[in-house]
Amino acid sequence: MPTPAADAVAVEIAPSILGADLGRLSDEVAVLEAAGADRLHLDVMDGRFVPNITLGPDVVASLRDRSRMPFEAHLMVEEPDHLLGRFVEAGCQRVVVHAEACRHLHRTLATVAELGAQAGVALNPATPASSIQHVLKLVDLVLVMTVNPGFGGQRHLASIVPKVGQVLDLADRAGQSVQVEVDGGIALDTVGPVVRAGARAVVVGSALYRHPGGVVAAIEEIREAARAARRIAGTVGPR
Ligand SMILES: O=C(CO)[C@H](O)[C@H](O)COP(=O)(O)O
Ligand SMILES: [Fe+2]
Repeated sequence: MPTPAADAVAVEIAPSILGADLGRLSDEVAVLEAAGADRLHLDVMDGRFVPNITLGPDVVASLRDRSRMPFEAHLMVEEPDHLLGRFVEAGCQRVVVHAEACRHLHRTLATVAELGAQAGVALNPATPASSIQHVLKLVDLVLVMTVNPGFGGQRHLASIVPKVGQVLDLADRAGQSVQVEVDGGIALDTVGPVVRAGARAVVVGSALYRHPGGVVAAIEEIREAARAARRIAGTVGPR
C-alpha cells in the first residue's frame, strides 16, 4: 500500500474516537494508529453548543504521550477562546472551531495561529460557505459537517455535500489554499461523493466500529473507496 504522502490520489482518514470504547481509550487510539490513520480527530463537546459532553484537554494530554499521530481537536464549544491554549498545550497540532460558536471568529482563529497550531473552521449543515469568506486566509482546513454536530452515528446529510465545492471555489477566488474535510456519517457508501466534490480528508467514526472486519479493514476499505473516487473523478491535482 503506498504511503499517503507518496500517493497522488490519497485522501486523509481522520478517525473520530466517538464510537470507540471510551473505557479503553488509549488502547483504541493505539489500534487506530496501527491501522494507518493519518491523524486523530478529537470531538470536544461542551453541553452548550451541542447537547452532549465528551472530553477535555486533560484527556487529550494523556493520550498525547501514547500516540505519534497528529491530533486535531474539533471544538463543539460555545465561545472557545478560553480553551484554545489548553488544547494546544495538550498537544493538538490543529484546533478547529465552529463558525457559529465564535462571536469574533477572525480573532479566535488568529489566536490559534499565535499559539502555534494550525487553525480550522467548522460549518454546521445550515451555515453557508460564504460565512467564512473573510477568514479563509487564517485557516488551513475547513470542516464541512454533514450531520448536525453533537453525536456520532447519525445519518449522513448528502444534500450538504455541494458545500465542499463552494468552499473550494471561494478559496480559489481568494487565492487561498485550504483542505476541505468532511465530518458526519462517512462510510463506504458515502465517501465517494464527498471526495468527488473535492474533500481531501474525511472523519470516520461509527463506520469504523460497525465494520465486521474491525477497524483495520474499515480504514483500508474506506481509504481505497476514496482513492477510487479520486481516480474516477480524474482530479489528481490539489483539488
Ligand atoms: O463531530 C462529530 C459529531 O458531532 C463526529 O466527528 C462525527 O459525527 C463522527 O462520527 P460518525 O462518523 O459516526 O458520524
Ligand atoms: Fe467531529
